[in-house]
Amino acid sequence: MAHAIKENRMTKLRLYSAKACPFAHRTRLVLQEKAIDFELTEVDLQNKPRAFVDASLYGKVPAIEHEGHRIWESAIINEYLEEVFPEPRLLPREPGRRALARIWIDYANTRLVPAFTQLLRAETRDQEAAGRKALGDVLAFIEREALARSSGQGPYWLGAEVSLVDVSFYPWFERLPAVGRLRDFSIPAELTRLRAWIEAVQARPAVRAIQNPVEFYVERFAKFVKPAATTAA
Ligand SMILES: N[C@@H](CCC(=O)N[C@@H](CS)C(=O)NCC(=O)O)C(=O)O
Repeated sequence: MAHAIKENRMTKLRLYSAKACPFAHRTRLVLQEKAIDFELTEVDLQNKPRAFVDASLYGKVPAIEHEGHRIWESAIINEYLEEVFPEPRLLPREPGRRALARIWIDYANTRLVPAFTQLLRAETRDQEAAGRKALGDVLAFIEREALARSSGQGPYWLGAEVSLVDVSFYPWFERLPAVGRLRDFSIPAELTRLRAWIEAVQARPAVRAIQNPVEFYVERFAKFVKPAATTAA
């Protein structure tokens, strides 16, 4: 069901974002899922505007301004949006399940993102192999410990309902085919639940509305990804 645009707040929320940034993508997805009206400032990260530097203490996207608050860090922004715009709900009601959701969001930040970056930024063949192994291990862990356990309860990370967990992981999976092309990596065929999860998330109108094609990411990554040299540096 489409949700009415919520404009009853005094000032429109402002989002500082960058199209290629997976962290900003997380917040775009929450705004989309909750149909929150907002003004978008697309930030050139090589030439950051003053208003953005004032809004984000770390100088990183995403950052938001809302009702006199300046908030940065994607996971924190998303929880703020969940509290201020509670419908539709993106965190479970029950405290134990909410804790589990936060554990997985932390896993995305502390395990998936570093493994993904390790592979993307590899400079030697050895580093590339280590990156492939690290990312493969993370994906196998997700299949085994998250998706296999909620399987049968629904297509999403926590089961029947889409949540901040799906939103926190998905941006890296939208970019994975591009990394695959540049780094010869693909999701192993036996990770069937992971593949089904990606399909389920990608079928959501909120996700499709702001999806970028694989070529967009290949072009962006190719600017800084160096082909791995044959021998270790
Ligand atoms: N932990 C941050 C990471 C945000 C982040 O790394 N953003 C990058 C773009 S993807 C950025 O703004 N980099 C600019 C810079 O570091 O100068 C979050 O979750 O929001």
